[in-house]
Amino acid sequence: MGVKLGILGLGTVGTGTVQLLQDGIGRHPLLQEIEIYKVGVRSLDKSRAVTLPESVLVTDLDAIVNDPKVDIVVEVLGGLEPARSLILKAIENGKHIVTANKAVISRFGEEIFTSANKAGVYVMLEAAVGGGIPVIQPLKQSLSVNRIQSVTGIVNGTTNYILTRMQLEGSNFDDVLADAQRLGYAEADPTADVEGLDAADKIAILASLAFDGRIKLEDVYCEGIRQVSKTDIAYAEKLGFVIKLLAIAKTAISPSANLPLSSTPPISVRVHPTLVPKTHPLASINGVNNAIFIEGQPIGQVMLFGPGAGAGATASSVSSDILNLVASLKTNTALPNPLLACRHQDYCQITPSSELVTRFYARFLTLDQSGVIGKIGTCFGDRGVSLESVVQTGFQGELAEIVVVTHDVREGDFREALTEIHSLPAIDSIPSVLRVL
Ligand SMILES: NC(=O)C1=CN([C@@H]2O[C@H](COP(=O)(O)OP(=O)(O)OC[C@H]3O[C@@H](n4cnc5c(N)ncnc54)[C@H](OP(=O)(O)O)[C@@H]3O)[C@@H](O)[C@H]2O)C=CC1
Ligand SMILES: N[C@@H](CC=O)C(=O)O
Ligand code: NA
Repeated sequence: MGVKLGILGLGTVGTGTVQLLQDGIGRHPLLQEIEIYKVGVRSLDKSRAVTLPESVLVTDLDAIVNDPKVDIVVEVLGGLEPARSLILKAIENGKHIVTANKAVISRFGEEIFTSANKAGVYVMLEAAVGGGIPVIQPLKQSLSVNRIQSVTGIVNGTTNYILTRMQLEGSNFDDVLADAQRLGYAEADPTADVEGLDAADKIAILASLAFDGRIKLEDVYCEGIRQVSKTDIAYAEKLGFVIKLLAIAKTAISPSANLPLSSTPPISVRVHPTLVPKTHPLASINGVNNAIFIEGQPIGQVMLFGPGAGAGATASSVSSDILNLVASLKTNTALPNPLLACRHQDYCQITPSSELVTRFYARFLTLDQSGVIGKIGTCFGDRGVSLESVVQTGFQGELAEIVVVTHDVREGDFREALTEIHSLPAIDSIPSVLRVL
């Protein structure tokens, strides 16, 4: 008998998934075991890119998650509600879940995984991070014997697409965002993409898998790309960098440190526009592509790269999760597979942002007076902030423009120096402060 799917949502990802499942030739034979039993949508009147029997397309989503015939619920609605309640109801009814919804998982993961473990079902989420890139399964399985030191990702296709076009074409932010929406990369409300919130959801999920504990979303430091200007993109270029929105989860502890077995090291989890040296593998990830650069012991460095959004790519991840569940159902193992189930109990310990150690880039507009560079240098020097380069590159009207790149510094020391610099009479403004990888 076929495994019955109840798919919630037939938008970009739902449509891509149905198309893939309906076109099984040349793909894994287990796909033949799947029946698209019900698909829930908001409106029956919309024209659809896929053909489904009339009885399959419905608007009563509760009926799908309560239907005893449904084996697997595939949630590709997006948003928090009704997605969360439908997932919980489906779990309570003993159904396995496949979801692409990072927003729900990063906020309600504890509630969802606790009830899934209680009900003996799996919650699969490969599509939630990195779109088509396999990254959840590698962290849960192939890399799980490593002690992870850092996960650094370009995990939002929309912002990477925008930054790439701003850099390569000097395009305007709003025009490029409209293109990303038209191409189906951006969320229904693109604020989550642009403000870094989508990337924050994703790095919370990756950090949780890499560092083996739960993450509170409010512990993820988050800055979006709205303040990234063409001027900074051009300065970064001259200094040998490109600007990317990076999502970073990192421990300061050496992977070879002998930690007590029970303890997980404190980590920082953050999302911010970052100057990436052009020589770093992440610098060459352009357009809607995503990449996740992982450092661990003993493996060293691994980078997973591919399309981070879009119908087909995301459908690939959703369908592979479905296939994993079909395989599980077909082999009928009574015990939960520990490599598929969530086993987190505790929350990760988070390093306060003032204690972070990173490099910074800052741009100052100053009065055109002699000695200004020296005064800026003194403020940094007094706080032990060592500078890698200081350049006065030009003028904006009457004001001189000075750009500084630091060595690795404690963020708290850097911020204190900036406050003092800001109060100097020769300083007009500090239009941008960005971190450097
Ligand atoms: N787009 C992408 O590239 C990627 C998206 N994701 C995630 O996948 C999920 C789905 O995204 P996407 O496909 O882009 O979203 P869309 O907005 O394209 O599609 C949403 C679908 O859900 C249906 N829907 C939404 N709310 C309701 C409701 N209350 N009742 C009934 N039906 C509802 C809509 O119905 P109707 O068609 O009738 O309007 C639509 O079919 C999101 O969690 C997103 O973050 C993850 C990776 C990549
Ligand atoms: N809006 C997201 C879609 C995938 O998660 C993105 O742009 O990456
Ligand atoms: Na993925």
